[in-house]
Amino acid sequence: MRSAHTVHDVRAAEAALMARLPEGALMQRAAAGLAAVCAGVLGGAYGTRVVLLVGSGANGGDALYAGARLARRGASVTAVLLSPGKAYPDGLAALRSAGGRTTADPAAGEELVRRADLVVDGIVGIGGRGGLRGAAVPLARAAAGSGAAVVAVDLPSGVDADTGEVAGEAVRADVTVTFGTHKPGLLVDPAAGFAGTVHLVDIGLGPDLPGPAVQALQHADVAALLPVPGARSDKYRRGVLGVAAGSARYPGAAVLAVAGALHGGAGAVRYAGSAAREVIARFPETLVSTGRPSQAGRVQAWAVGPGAGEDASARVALEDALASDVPVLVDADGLRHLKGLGRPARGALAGRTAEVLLTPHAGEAAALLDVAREDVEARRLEHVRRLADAYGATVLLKGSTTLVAAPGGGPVRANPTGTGWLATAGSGDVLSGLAGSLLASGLSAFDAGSAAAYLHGLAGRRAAGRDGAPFGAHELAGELPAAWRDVRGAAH
Ligand SMILES: NC(=O)C1=CN([C@@H]2O[C@H](COP(=O)(O)OP(=O)(O)OC[C@H]3O[C@@H](n4cnc5c(N)ncnc54)[C@H](O)[C@@H]3O)[C@@H](O)[C@H]2O)[C@@H](O)CC1
Ligand SMILES: [K+]
Repeated sequence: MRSAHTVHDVRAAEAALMARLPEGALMQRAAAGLAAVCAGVLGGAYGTRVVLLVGSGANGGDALYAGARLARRGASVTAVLLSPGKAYPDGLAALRSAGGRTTADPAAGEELVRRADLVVDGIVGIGGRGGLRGAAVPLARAAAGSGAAVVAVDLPSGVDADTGEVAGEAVRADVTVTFGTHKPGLLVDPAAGFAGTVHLVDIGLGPDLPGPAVQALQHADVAALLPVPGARSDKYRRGVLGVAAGSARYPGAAVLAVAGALHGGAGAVRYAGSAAREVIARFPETLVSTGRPSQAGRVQAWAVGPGAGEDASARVALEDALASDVPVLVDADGLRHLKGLGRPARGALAGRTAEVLLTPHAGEAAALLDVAREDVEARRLEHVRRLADAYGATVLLKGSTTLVAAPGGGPVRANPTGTGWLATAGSGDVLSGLAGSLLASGLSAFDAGSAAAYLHGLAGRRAAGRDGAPFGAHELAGELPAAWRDVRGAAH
C-alpha cells in the first residue's frame, strides 16, 4: 500500500524527527536518496551534464546538496538560481566546494537546460503555492522541450501537494523523488500526471506520521481483499448480485454490467429488467426476470442504473433497491434518478442499514453536487470527499485517477492502474457489475469500489496491450479473469 500525507502532517512529522537528530541530517538523507536516483537515471554520473533549477527554499537545498554529490562523482553540475539572494546558503557552499557552478541569468540557464543530460527541479516543494512564476516558466518549458531527463525534487514544481490541482504552469517530470511519504498530489490527477515515475526515499518519518490522507493499493493489498471460495462455499454463500440495468433503448448496458458481475466473485447473478432476453442470450448462467428488483428473489447486493434510461421504471427500480436491506451500487441513470428523488440528498439514503456505493464520473458528480464539471476535474479529491459526506454514501469518482471515499472522513483511495484506453463506451457498465459483485461477496463499499477500480484498470491495460490499441467494453470484461490472476499470482 502506498500512503500519502498532507503538507501539514509531513511538516509536523519532520519537526518531531528533526528535534531528535543533528541539524541538517534530514536534508542529507533526502539529498543522498535524490543523488542516487539521479545517478541511476543517468546510468552513472561521470561525464554527464546536470542542471539544477534552484528556488528559494529547502527544496532547492535538496537539489544543491544532491548536485554536490553528483559533481563529486564526476558530473558537470550548474545550478540556475531563480532567487539568487535566497538560495540555500549551505547547499550553495557544498555545491561550489564540489566543483559545481552557478548562474543567476535565466537566459543562460535555458541554454544550459537545452544541452543537459539531466535537469533537477528544485524550484519549489511542499512550500509551493499556485503555478510556476517568473523565470521558472520558460525554464520548465525548456526542460520539457529538451532531451534531458527531468527529475523533480519531492514533487513537480507548480502542482499542489495536497489537492492535486495544477493551477497554472508546472514542471513535467520523468521521475519524482519524494521524501518520507507520498504527497496526495503524487497519487491524484491532474498533478499525478506531471510526476512521472515516483521514487520514495525513506528519511525516517514513519513513526511520526499519522494515518494517511490518500492511499493507493498494490497487488498484494487487492489480493488480500478478493473473495476466494473455500471448501464449504456454494453459490449462495459466495453471494448473489442483483443487476437492475439496461432498458429497451440500452440493452447493451445490462449485458455489459452482467459481464462485469460474472467476474467479481459473486456466486450467481440475478438480472431484473427489460433487457432480460438480451442478457440470457449472451450469458445463459444469469437468473433473469423482467419485473422490479423486489420481485427478483434474494440477493446480497444490488447494482442499479447503467443504461436504465430516464423513464419511471428506472426510478422505481432505484427506489425498490434502496428499500432493500442489502448494499446498493448506484451508477449512471441511477444517479440522475437519485438526484431527482425529491428528498434532501441525505434523506434518500439515511434510513438504510446497508451501505450505498455511488459511482459517478466527473459530470455526474458535478450534477449531484450542483457545481461545474471543471471544478470537479480540477479538484477531484475535494469533490469526492464532499460528495461522500453530502450523500452519506461511499463514492467512487471515475476518471484518470479513480478515487474512492467513504463518508465521514478517513483516507481516500486513489487507483493506480487506470489508463486512458478505458474511456470507452460501456466501460463504466462493466465496472458497476464488477464492483457490485464484490459488494455481494461481502466486501465493504470502500474495499469493493477500490478493488474493482484496480482490477478494471489492469484489465484495461491488458486489453489495450503493451503498445496500446483501442478495445470494446466486452473485451475489457474478457480480460478480468487474467487481471485476477495477475493480482493473485503476485501475492504468492
Ligand atoms: N523540512 C525538512 O526537514 C525537510 C525538507 N525537505 C525539503 O524541503 C522542502 C520544503 O521546503 P520549504 O518549506 O523551504 O519550501 P519550498 O522549498 O517548497 O518552497 C518555499 C519557497 O518557494 C516560494 N514559492 C512558493 N510558491 C512558489 C511558486 N509557485 N513559484 C515560485 N516560488 C514559490 C516561497 O516564496 C518560499 O520561499 C520539501 O519539499 C523538501 O524538498 C527535505 O530536505 C527533507 C527534510
Ligand atoms: K520540486
